[in-house]
Order: sequence, then structure tokens, then C-alpha cells
Amino acid sequence: MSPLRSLRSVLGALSAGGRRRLALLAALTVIGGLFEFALLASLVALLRQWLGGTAGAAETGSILLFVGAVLATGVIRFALLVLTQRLALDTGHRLIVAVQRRVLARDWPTHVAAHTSGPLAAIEFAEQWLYGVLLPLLQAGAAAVLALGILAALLWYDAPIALAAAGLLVALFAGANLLVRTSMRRSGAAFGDGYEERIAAVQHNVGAMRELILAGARAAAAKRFTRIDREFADARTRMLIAQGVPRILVESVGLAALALAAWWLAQRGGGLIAALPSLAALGLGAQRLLPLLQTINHSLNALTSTGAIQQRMAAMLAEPDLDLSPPPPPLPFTATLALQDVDFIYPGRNEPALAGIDLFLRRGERIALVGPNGSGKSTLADLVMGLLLPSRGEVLVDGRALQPADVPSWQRNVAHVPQAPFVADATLIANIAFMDPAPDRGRVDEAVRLAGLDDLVAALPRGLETRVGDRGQLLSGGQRQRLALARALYAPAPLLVLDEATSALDPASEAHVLRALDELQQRGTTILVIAHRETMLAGCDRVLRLERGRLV
Ligand SMILES: Nc1ncnc2c1ncn2[C@@H]1O[C@H](COP(=O)(O)OP(=O)(O)OP(=O)(O)O)[C@@H](O)[C@H]1O
Repeated sequence: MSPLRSLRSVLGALSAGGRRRLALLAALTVIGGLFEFALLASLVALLRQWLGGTAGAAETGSILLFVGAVLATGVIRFALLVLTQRLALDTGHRLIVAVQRRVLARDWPTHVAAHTSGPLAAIEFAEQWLYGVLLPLLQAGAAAVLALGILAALLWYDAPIALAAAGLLVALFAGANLLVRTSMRRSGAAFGDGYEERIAAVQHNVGAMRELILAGARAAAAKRFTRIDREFADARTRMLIAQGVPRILVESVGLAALALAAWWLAQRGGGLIAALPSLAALGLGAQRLLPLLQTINHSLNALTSTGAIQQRMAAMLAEPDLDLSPPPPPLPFTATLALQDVDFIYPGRNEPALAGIDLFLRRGERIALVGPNGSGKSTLADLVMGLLLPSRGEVLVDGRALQPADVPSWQRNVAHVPQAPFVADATLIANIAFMDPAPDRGRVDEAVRLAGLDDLVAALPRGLETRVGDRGQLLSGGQRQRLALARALYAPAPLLVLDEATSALDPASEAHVLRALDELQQRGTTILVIAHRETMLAGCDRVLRLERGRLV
């Protein structure tokens, strides 16, 4: 995707309001440019009058015009400073939120297949894009207005010289950019890769701390990180150097050209004195024109060098946006849940994970699913929960085929306890009443009791208000599992799926959970238990066995 196309798609991801604010920002920047031009024009007019010796009312008028332009430009500059910062940060905020919404909108298979470093890096990329591309582009817009004005004035003053100077500058910029373009593109792409790799390395080091300590591999991890960060820093250095080269080249050659022009003008009839007004105009023009051209050039360079980052953002923003409407009501589930001749093949796999599955569950039944590792138990559970959709066959709820559009309302019937649950760095109560801004204390206590967490809560000085640490590291493995069970029980759902949910529990805790399952079943909950341990099969109405993706 070309930089301009990806720029368009990034901007397209902003809401209509966001784009309107951006248009306002662009308009303000151009107005700022116009005022700067007015300021410069009045300064030139004033100089001309002074140099020409004109006095009286005309001079007073010019001075008043000049003072007015200075004051107005100051006010506009201040307004621009405030508005630019506000609108720019607002645009950055909108972009970051837009990316996060797309991450949250991903379906389960996409989420599982994606690297976690991508969404994290996207936050930095949004800021890089904002300060590295968008703001420089806006400044370039204002600079272009001013540059065109100055050029027009110079053309009017001395066309041949102005044309020669403008031609030289444009040629210099174009040449310098051609020189560094490839380096800029490559280093920009390496910068984007390096940034993601660096985040992935940090995640790896933090996540694998225990393994690194025990394997005596912390120094190796530090070396690996050093290499990754070195490469990233090198890419960034190359990118910044490539961005800076045109400026140096143009400034030095431009200055030399100005000296040559002065010499050439002095050779014309009348000598240096006669050439002074032309030289002053040229010098003033060049002095103002050069930084403007630098600004324009810098923004175009930024577009090239951050092209890879922008493309990543554009690709993420092209993903479907999240539906923010409130969750739909639960799909009626009164009698049966069935899988009919279901196959499932994971993307990139040749063999189906599940084949020819026929499964029939009555409401209120408790069924166990057993089978060796990799036989497809979790895949089957994911199909039942609507996290995966069958590659062939159908899932039927009360005899009606589940359509993709029904999945969110079907999922409102499901509570799930995985083997390795997610535990937030928050209090016990916040983890149990997950995402509920006003936890219902009665339901929390009931869930704590059923999950057998009451002894732990009673023993903690801060009870349910105890923080459990990052990923629940301040709890034992069994306590984490019981916490996940309590979470699943907090929002009572007609279907409870336990996927190796008690693997870390001691016999007494497991017996407690089995009694809780009996109680839930009596209340009409349908329960699907995936287990390797025989003990968990007690109380199940049926035991189904999966082998190599088939029910046997
Ligand atoms: N996201 C995935 N992408 C590709 N293949 C996958 C994915 N998840 C699982 N598989 C494959 O699907 C097959 C079934 O895996 P599944 O996790 O359902 O087995 P399981 O019976 O639950 O195993 P375990 O008892 O070890 O938990 C395995 O061969 C596994 O490698």
C-alpha cells in the first residue's frame, strides 16, 4: 500500500467528528500560514518604503499594518498552539481507541492466531504517526501557503532570480530525497519490526521469569534483549540520519548558491550597491523560504520513513470495528443442545481437529468429555460455546441451527472455567464479579461458597478486598482455579463448561466442587465437564470419549 493510500485509510478510521476536527485543525494551520505571509508582506512593504525614502501618511499606514499583523499573528499563533495540541492529542486518542476497539472486535480464532505485541505496539505507532506524520503534514500545509506567497512576491520583484532560486531549491530537495529514499523506507520498516520485536521480548522475559531463573538463562535473555534493542536503535538511528541528510545538503548548497548569486548580481551594471535591494529580497526570501521547504520536505520524508508503521496501523484499522450496542438478550435454551455431523479444521492444519461429531445434550444434563491430549475436547467445548464455528455441520439450540448472528446471544447462556484462567491484577471481588461495575454482594458470597473459596476469604485480613497480584500470582494454582469457578458461578448461566477446571485442586476441594455441581444441576444447569481425572466423572449422567477428533 502506498504511503498516501495508507494515510487515507488511517484517516478514514476516524469518526466523522474526528475528521471534522482534523479539517478544522488543517484550516487553522493554513490561516496561520496566511497571517504569517501577511506579516512578512507588510515587513517587506515597510522596508521598501524606508529604503525608497517615502515618508508621511504611507509610512504610518505601513507601520500600523505591520503592528496589526504582528499582533494578529501572535494571537493566531497562540490559538493555534492550544488548538493544535488539543486536536492532535484528541486525534491520537481516537486512533488508539479505534485500534483497541478492533482488537476487542476480533473473533476467537483471529485473537488466538495474532501476536499480542501487535496491539501493544499499535499504541506507540499511533503516537509516532501523530507526531511524525500528521502534525508535520499539517505544518507543511501552512508552510506551503507561506512558501507560495513568498515565491510570488519574489517573482514579482525579480522573476529571473526568483525562478532560478526556486528551481535550484526544488532540484536540491528532490535530489537529496532520491538519495536517501531507499534507506528511509528500509530503516522505517526495520523500526516497525524492531518495535514489535522489543515488546515481544519484554513479554517473553516477564512471562518466563520462573523458567529463566531455574534454567540459569537470565543472562542469555538479557543478551538476546540487548541484540534486539541494538538492532532497533540502529534502525532508528539510520532513519533519523536519512531524514536529516536533505536538510544539511540543501542548506550548504543553498548558501553556496546564494553567495554565487551575490557575486553574479554584483557583476551586473551598477555593481554591488545597485544589486543590494535584489540581494536583500533574495536573502530575506531564502531565509524564510528555506525552513518552510525543510518543513514540507520533512513531512514528506516522514510519510516515507514511517510508511511501514502507517501500513500496520492501516491494516489494523481496516479490521471490523466493535459493535458498541448493549449485549443482546440470551437466546432461549429450554430443552436441547446438539452438534450435528460437525467437522472442525483449524486454519493451516490438514487434519480436522474434530470429524463427524454428533452430540446431544438435554437441558439439566451433566456430561463428561474424556480423551487423550490433543483429541479435540477443548475444540469441541469451543464449538459448543460459539467461540469456533463448525467447518461443516451444525450446532442446534432447541432444535434451531445456530447462525453466526445468534452467537452473541447464545454466549449469554454460557459460563466457562478454563484450566488456566485469566486473573486480573485486582481484588478478589473484582475478579469474581468480573467487569460488573456494581457487584451484587449476595451473589458474590454465594459464588464464593459454591467454589469453596470461603475459607480463604475468611483467612485474609482484607477479605474479598484483597488484591491477587498480576495474573493472580499471589494466589496458589488451586485458589486461582476456584476463583475462576466463582467467577463463572457469579453470573448464573444455564450452561456451565468446565475445561480441566479442577486439575489443580486437592481431593477435598475437588469433592467440594462436585457437591457444588450437584447443587447447580438440581437448579437446572447443564454441565459439560472436560476432565482427565476419574474423580470428576462422579455424578455425570454420561461419559463421552473423544479419540483423534472422533467420538468413540
Ligand atoms: N488454535 C489452534 N490452531 C491450530 N491447531 C490447534 C489450535 N488449537 C488446538 N489445535 C490442535 O487441535 C487438536 C485438538 O486440540 P484440543 O486443544 O482440542 O485438544 P484437547 O483434547 O483439549 O487436548 P488436551 O487434553 O491436551 O487439553 C490438537 O491437535 C491441537 O494441536
